[in-house]
Amino acid sequence: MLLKKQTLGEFIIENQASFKYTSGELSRLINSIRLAAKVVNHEVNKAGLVDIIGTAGDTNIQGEDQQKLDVYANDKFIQTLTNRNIVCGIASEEEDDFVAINSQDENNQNKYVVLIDPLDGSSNIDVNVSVGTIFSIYRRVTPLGTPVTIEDFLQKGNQQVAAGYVVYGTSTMLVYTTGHGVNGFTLNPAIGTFYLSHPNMQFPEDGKIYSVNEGNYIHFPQGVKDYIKYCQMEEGDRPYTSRYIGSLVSDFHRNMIKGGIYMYPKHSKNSNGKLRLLYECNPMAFLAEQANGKASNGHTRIMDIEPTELHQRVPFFCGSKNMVEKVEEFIQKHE
Ligand SMILES: O=P(O)(O)OC[C@H]1O[C@](O)(COP(=O)(O)O)[C@@H](O)[C@@H]1O
Ligand SMILES: [Mg+2]
Ligand SMILES: [Mg+2]
Repeated sequence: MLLKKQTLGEFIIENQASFKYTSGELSRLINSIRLAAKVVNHEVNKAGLVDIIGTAGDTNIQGEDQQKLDVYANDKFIQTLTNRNIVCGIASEEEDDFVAINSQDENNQNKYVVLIDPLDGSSNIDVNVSVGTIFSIYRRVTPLGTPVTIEDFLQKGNQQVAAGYVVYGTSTMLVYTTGHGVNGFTLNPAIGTFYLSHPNMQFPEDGKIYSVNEGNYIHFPQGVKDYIKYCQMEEGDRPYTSRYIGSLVSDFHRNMIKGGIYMYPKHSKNSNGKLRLLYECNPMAFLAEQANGKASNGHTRIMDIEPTELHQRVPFFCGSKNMVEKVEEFIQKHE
């Protein structure tokens, strides 16, 4: 049965032709991400047994205490991509500034930059709740063989050539898009192979799940409060079910399969919310749209937002199309 399923490696080669700029470079890049994901997965699966849980003792540019697994995952992804000489630059949640990879070498013809959230859902690492990795890939905009600049990273989400995530949960899955739909691959840990288990993933247009940290409710804008009340009302197919794992990747993944909306609004303590535009919201927005879903900041399509800083945050509403449009309606009534 398993041997009938297509492996990720086979899928990448088979779909290489469908990619506009096909040169094999993007395929090699996704293969490198696959390898780094397996290395990190191996460590995540034995968190608690080895000295990989708890804080690493440093604070990242977000002002968050870095977890040991944040640092480990960051190192493994950067090392894997650097060693394979497959990108010209990397930006990460755990790095203050972007990392140029041999880009000053005029022979460096690598045309892609990668932006990553190496470990998403850090607050769940120590409590054995699923976490993830998020990645976003762009073609550089500055000339090949010249040093990458911030311009290469501050591109609108609608310029992404690929995006995806890995979820380290009850099973480990890699889910990604190159602009031709969204496909999910499950890792068979016994043989270390990802198999196509979820072809052509689609958000149901409507859902019955809402995911938001209601602990911040009193600080939310009135429109968001009204939408949460709307979700809880005994009317029609409501009330909806509240589900919040606290790992964006896992909440998104569940909502894509079952139908639902994930919300991280701005609130009086965080005027732009918490999530980072470049390596959390843009890649999830690309996946959502490729899976017939929607993603906005309550007003503007996430992928049309002009980035101004590497670590900027934006309010984020993402999931089943009709649910995102409904919350936008409530928000825009008040703003
Ligand atoms: O604890 P809060 O404020 O609800 O935030 C949870 C959100 O923050 C995040 O953990 C942020 O991501 P990181 O763990 O990568 O910093 C999301 O995965 C999650 O949805
Ligand atoms: Mg994150
Ligand atoms: Mg993170």
